[in-house]
Amino acid sequence: MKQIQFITHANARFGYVEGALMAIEGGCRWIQLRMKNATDDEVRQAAGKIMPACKANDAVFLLDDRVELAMELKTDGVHLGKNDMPVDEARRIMGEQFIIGGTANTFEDIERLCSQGTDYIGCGPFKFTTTKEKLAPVLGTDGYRTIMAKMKEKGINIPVVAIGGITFDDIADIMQTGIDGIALSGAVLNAGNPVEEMKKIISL
Ligand SMILES: Cc1ncc(COP(=O)(O)OP(=O)(O)O)c(N)n1
Ligand SMILES: Cc1ncsc1CCOP(=O)(O)O
Ligand SMILES: [Mg+2]
Repeated sequence: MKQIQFITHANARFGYVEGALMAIEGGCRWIQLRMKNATDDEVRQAAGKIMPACKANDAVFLLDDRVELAMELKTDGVHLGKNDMPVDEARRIMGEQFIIGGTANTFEDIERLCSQGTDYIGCGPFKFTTTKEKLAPVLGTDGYRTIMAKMKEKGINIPVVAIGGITFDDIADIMQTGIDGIALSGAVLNAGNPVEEMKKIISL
Protein backbone atom coordinates (compact mmCIF):
# COMPACT_ATOMS: atom_id res chain seq x y z
CA MET A 1 0.00 0.00 0.00
CA LYS A 2 1.19 3.52 -0.82
CA GLN A 3 2.27 5.53 2.22
CA ILE A 4 1.74 9.29 2.21
CA GLN A 5 3.61 11.43 4.75
CA PHE A 6 2.58 15.06 5.11
CA ILE A 7 5.39 17.44 6.11
CA THR A 8 4.22 20.64 7.80
CA HIS A 9 5.13 24.04 6.41
CA ALA A 10 3.72 27.52 6.93
CA ASN A 11 2.75 29.70 3.99
CA ALA A 12 0.81 32.93 3.50
CA ARG A 13 -2.51 31.09 3.85
CA PHE A 14 -1.93 28.43 6.50
CA GLY A 15 0.08 27.87 9.67
CA TYR A 16 1.79 24.60 10.68
CA VAL A 17 -1.12 23.40 12.79
CA GLU A 18 -3.78 24.25 10.21
CA GLY A 19 -1.83 22.41 7.52
CA ALA A 20 -1.44 19.29 9.62
CA LEU A 21 -5.13 19.29 10.59
CA MET A 22 -6.18 19.67 6.96
CA ALA A 23 -3.89 16.82 5.95
CA ILE A 24 -5.48 14.59 8.59
CA GLU A 25 -8.97 15.65 7.49
CA GLY A 26 -7.99 14.71 3.96
CA GLY A 27 -7.12 11.20 5.13
CA CYS A 28 -3.36 11.40 5.70
CA ARG A 29 -2.25 9.11 8.50
CA TRP A 30 1.44 10.01 8.70
CA ILE A 31 2.31 13.54 9.81
CA GLN A 32 5.75 15.06 10.32
CA LEU A 33 5.95 18.29 12.28
CA ARG A 34 8.78 20.26 10.67
CA MET A 35 9.28 23.78 12.04
CA LYS A 36 12.83 24.66 11.06
CA ASN A 37 13.30 28.05 12.71
CA ALA A 38 10.91 27.64 15.61
CA THR A 39 11.81 27.48 19.29
CA ASP A 40 11.18 24.30 21.24
CA ASP A 41 8.28 26.07 22.95
CA GLU A 42 6.66 26.90 19.62
CA VAL A 43 7.06 23.27 18.58
CA ARG A 44 5.56 22.13 21.92
CA GLN A 45 2.53 24.35 21.32
CA ALA A 46 1.97 23.12 17.77
CA ALA A 47 2.50 19.49 18.77
CA GLY A 48 -0.02 19.96 21.58
CA LYS A 49 -2.67 20.72 18.96
CA ILE A 50 -1.64 18.22 16.30
CA MET A 51 -0.95 15.17 18.47
CA PRO A 52 -4.54 14.78 19.78
CA ALA A 53 -5.82 14.89 16.19
CA CYS A 54 -3.28 12.26 15.19
CA LYS A 55 -4.29 10.05 18.12
CA ALA A 56 -8.00 10.46 17.36
CA ASN A 57 -7.40 9.44 13.74
CA ASP A 58 -4.76 6.73 14.28
CA ALA A 59 -2.19 8.82 12.48
CA VAL A 60 1.54 8.44 13.10
CA PHE A 61 3.14 11.64 14.39
CA LEU A 62 6.83 12.34 13.80
CA LEU A 63 8.96 15.32 14.76
CA ASP A 64 11.69 16.66 12.48
CA ASP A 65 15.24 16.96 13.87
CA ARG A 66 14.62 17.21 17.62
CA VAL A 67 15.32 13.92 19.40
CA GLU A 68 15.05 15.10 23.00
CA LEU A 69 11.84 17.02 22.35
CA ALA A 70 10.35 14.00 20.56
CA MET A 71 11.02 11.93 23.68
CA GLU A 72 9.58 14.60 25.97
CA LEU A 73 6.43 14.92 23.84
CA LYS A 74 6.14 11.14 23.37
CA THR A 75 5.79 11.42 19.62
CA ASP A 76 5.80 8.23 17.57
CA GLY A 77 9.24 9.10 16.27
CA VAL A 78 11.65 11.52 14.60
CA HIS A 79 13.05 12.22 11.18
CA LEU A 80 16.82 12.83 11.06
CA GLY A 81 18.97 14.21 8.25
CA LYS A 82 22.69 14.48 7.69
CA ASN A 83 23.05 17.55 9.92
CA ASP A 84 21.00 16.05 12.74
CA MET A 85 21.86 13.51 15.43
CA PRO A 86 23.15 10.34 13.74
CA VAL A 87 20.51 7.61 13.55
CA ASP A 88 22.54 5.05 15.53
CA GLU A 89 23.02 7.54 18.38
CA ALA A 90 19.31 8.41 18.32
CA ARG A 91 18.45 4.71 18.38
CA ARG A 92 20.64 4.21 21.47
CA ILE A 93 18.93 7.11 23.24
CA MET A 94 15.36 6.52 22.07
CA GLY A 95 15.22 2.73 22.08
CA GLU A 96 13.33 0.48 19.73
CA GLN A 97 9.84 1.82 20.39
CA PHE A 98 10.36 5.11 18.52
CA ILE A 99 10.20 5.28 14.73
CA ILE A 100 13.40 6.80 13.34
CA GLY A 101 13.46 7.99 9.74
CA GLY A 102 16.63 9.06 7.96
CA THR A 103 17.36 11.22 4.92
CA ALA A 104 19.18 9.80 1.91
CA ASN A 105 20.26 11.48 -1.30
CA THR A 106 22.22 8.48 -2.63
CA PHE A 107 22.31 4.68 -2.45
CA GLU A 108 25.39 4.94 -0.20
CA ASP A 109 23.33 6.99 2.26
CA ILE A 110 20.72 4.24 2.31
CA GLU A 111 23.36 1.57 3.06
CA ARG A 112 24.71 3.68 5.94
CA LEU A 113 21.27 4.46 7.36
CA CYS A 114 20.28 0.79 7.25
CA SER A 115 23.37 -0.22 9.16
CA GLN A 116 22.55 2.45 11.75
CA GLY A 117 19.08 1.05 12.41
CA THR A 118 16.74 3.45 10.62
CA ASP A 119 13.10 2.37 10.18
CA TYR A 120 12.45 4.14 6.89
CA ILE A 121 14.23 6.41 4.44
CA GLY A 122 13.15 9.77 3.03
CA CYS A 123 14.97 9.91 -0.28
CA GLY A 124 15.24 12.98 -2.46
CA PRO A 125 14.88 15.52 -3.69
CA PHE A 126 12.71 14.29 -6.54
CA LYS A 127 12.80 17.77 -8.04
CA PHE A 128 13.40 21.38 -7.05
CA THR A 129 11.35 22.73 -4.19
CA THR A 130 11.27 25.98 -2.24
CA THR A 131 10.11 24.19 0.93
CA LYS A 132 13.70 23.25 1.84
CA GLU A 133 16.90 25.25 1.49
CA LYS A 134 20.25 23.82 0.37
CA LEU A 135 18.89 20.94 -1.67
CA ALA A 136 21.02 18.01 -2.82
CA PRO A 137 21.00 17.29 -6.60
CA VAL A 138 17.59 16.23 -7.88
CA LEU A 139 17.02 12.50 -8.50
CA GLY A 140 14.03 12.38 -10.84
CA THR A 141 12.42 9.02 -11.59
CA ASP A 142 15.67 7.72 -13.14
CA GLY A 143 17.50 8.39 -9.89
CA TYR A 144 14.94 6.42 -7.89
CA ARG A 145 14.98 3.56 -10.40
CA THR A 146 18.77 3.28 -10.09
CA ILE A 147 18.67 3.42 -6.28
CA MET A 148 15.88 0.83 -6.02
CA ALA A 149 17.76 -1.51 -8.40
CA LYS A 150 20.94 -1.24 -6.28
CA MET A 151 18.93 -1.96 -3.13
CA LYS A 152 17.51 -5.10 -4.73
CA GLU A 153 20.96 -6.19 -5.91
CA LYS A 154 22.40 -5.76 -2.39
CA GLY A 155 19.37 -7.31 -0.65
CA ILE A 156 18.51 -4.11 1.21
CA ASN A 157 14.86 -4.11 2.17
CA ILE A 158 13.64 -0.99 3.94
CA PRO A 159 10.72 1.34 3.15
CA VAL A 160 11.78 4.32 1.01
CA VAL A 161 9.60 7.39 0.55
CA ALA A 162 10.31 9.93 -2.18
CA ILE A 163 10.37 13.62 -1.23
CA GLY A 164 10.93 17.02 -2.77
CA GLY A 165 8.65 19.05 -5.03
CA ILE A 166 6.25 16.14 -5.57
CA THR A 167 2.78 16.96 -6.90
CA PHE A 168 -0.27 14.80 -7.61
CA ASP A 169 0.76 14.38 -11.26
CA ASP A 170 4.20 12.98 -10.32
CA ILE A 171 3.03 10.26 -7.96
CA ALA A 172 2.05 7.50 -10.38
CA ASP A 173 5.42 7.71 -12.19
CA ILE A 174 7.37 7.75 -8.92
CA MET A 175 5.48 4.70 -7.60
CA GLN A 176 6.42 2.85 -10.81
CA THR A 177 10.07 2.98 -9.70
CA GLY A 178 9.38 0.65 -6.76
CA ILE A 179 9.37 3.41 -4.15
CA ASP A 180 7.14 2.61 -1.14
CA GLY A 181 5.64 6.03 -0.46
CA ILE A 182 5.63 9.77 -0.89
CA ALA A 183 6.35 12.65 1.47
CA LEU A 184 5.02 16.03 0.48
CA SER A 185 4.00 19.45 1.65
CA GLY A 186 3.59 22.17 -0.98
CA ALA A 187 1.39 20.08 -3.25
CA VAL A 188 -1.25 20.09 -0.52
CA LEU A 189 -0.70 23.51 1.06
CA ASN A 190 -0.63 25.35 -2.28
CA ALA A 191 -3.73 23.61 -3.64
CA GLY A 192 -6.99 25.55 -3.94
CA ASN A 193 -8.53 23.14 -1.46
CA PRO A 194 -5.85 21.33 0.57
CA VAL A 195 -8.28 18.84 2.16
CA GLU A 196 -9.63 17.78 -1.25
CA GLU A 197 -6.10 17.64 -2.68
CA MET A 198 -5.01 15.29 0.09
CA LYS A 199 -8.11 13.14 -0.49
CA LYS A 200 -7.21 12.95 -4.19
CA ILE A 201 -3.61 11.97 -3.39
CA ILE A 202 -4.63 9.35 -0.82
CA SER A 203 -7.12 7.77 -3.21
CA LEU A 204 -4.56 7.37 -6.02
C1 LIG B 1 10.48 12.10 4.99
C2 LIG B 1 11.56 13.11 5.04
N1 LIG B 1 12.61 12.96 4.19
C3 LIG B 1 13.60 13.87 4.20
C4 LIG B 1 13.56 14.93 5.08
C5 LIG B 1 14.68 15.93 5.11
O1 LIG B 1 15.34 15.88 6.37
P1 LIG B 1 16.69 16.72 6.56
O2 LIG B 1 17.64 16.28 5.50
O3 LIG B 1 17.13 16.62 7.96
O4 LIG B 1 16.24 18.18 6.27
P2 LIG B 1 15.23 19.05 7.13
O5 LIG B 1 13.84 18.53 6.90
O6 LIG B 1 15.59 18.92 8.57
O7 LIG B 1 15.40 20.44 6.62
C6 LIG B 1 12.47 15.05 5.94
N2 LIG B 1 12.37 16.06 6.82
N3 LIG B 1 11.49 14.12 5.91
C1 LIG C 1 11.85 18.43 3.91
C2 LIG C 1 12.35 18.19 2.55
N1 LIG C 1 13.47 17.46 2.33
C3 LIG C 1 13.77 17.33 1.05
S1 LIG C 1 12.68 18.16 0.07
C4 LIG C 1 11.77 18.66 1.41
C5 LIG C 1 10.55 19.51 1.29
C6 LIG C 1 9.33 18.73 0.94
O1 LIG C 1 8.28 19.62 0.72
P1 LIG C 1 7.62 19.86 -0.73
O2 LIG C 1 6.73 18.70 -0.99
O3 LIG C 1 6.85 21.14 -0.57
O4 LIG C 1 8.73 20.00 -1.72
MG1 LIG D 1 16.79 17.59 9.62
